[in-house]
Amino acid sequence: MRTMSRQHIPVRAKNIVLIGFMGVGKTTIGKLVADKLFRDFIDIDIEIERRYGMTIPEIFAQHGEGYFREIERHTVIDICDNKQCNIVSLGGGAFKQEAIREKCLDSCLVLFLDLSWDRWKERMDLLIENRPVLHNKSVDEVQQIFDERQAIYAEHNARVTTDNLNPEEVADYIVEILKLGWELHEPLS
Ligand SMILES: Nc1ncnc2c1ncn2[C@@H]1O[C@H](COP(=O)(O)OP(=O)(O)O)[C@@H](O)[C@H]1O
Ligand SMILES: O=C(O)C1=C[C@@H](OP(=O)(O)O)[C@@H](O)[C@H](O)C1
Ligand SMILES: [Mg+2]
Repeated sequence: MRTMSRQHIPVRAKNIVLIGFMGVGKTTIGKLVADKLFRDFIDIDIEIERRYGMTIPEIFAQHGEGYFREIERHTVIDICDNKQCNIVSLGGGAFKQEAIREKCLDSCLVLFLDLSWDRWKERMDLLIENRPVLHNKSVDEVQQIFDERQAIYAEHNARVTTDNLNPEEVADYIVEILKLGWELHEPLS
């Protein structure tokens, strides 16, 4: 049960935050949604790489996962506190941190991009190189992480099933549900 009070931000001004497992399409789809809504796009991993001058694999290799999680937390909280109306794609592990979950759920609209394990597995070879969390893991070990991670994505404002949809179709669907939600909350006069 969350104890912090929700911030009063008009629903249309809230950042839209995309969560979900590595490789479900948060970065690809977030950019498309931002373009369709004429909003700015922030990918937290790209933002970290820009701010710290290193790639994500370099940060993991030189400083370890603990340091990455710390700067990930600072970056997400800073964006939530200082930006509005943006489309923000998180890294797949960000929601492991309670402080990130609390901040996003209090101040943003959180959309969970869901993909079944069977569809995800077909994409695995594409993903491994740039995702240190997947390095030196068997398929069974990755499936265990995939299963464990589902619990951290359970808190969200809306779930979007992406199986059998291409990124463009997922982005169109998200734009539709956002517009519907905005109209329901704040009808246009
Ligand atoms: N709906 C989709 N269908 C097929 N491939 C996709 C889809 N969404 C993303 N991809 C592909 O999966 C890979 C990972 O996408 P990415 O946006 O980086 O995911 P994430 O940010 O969630 O890790 C990319 O090669 C991307 O083109
Ligand atoms: O799930 C994770 O622990 C991670 C996901 C990655 O982002 P994507 O979900 O965009 O691949 C990136 O933040 C880092 O490699 C760690
Ligand atoms: Mg990404």
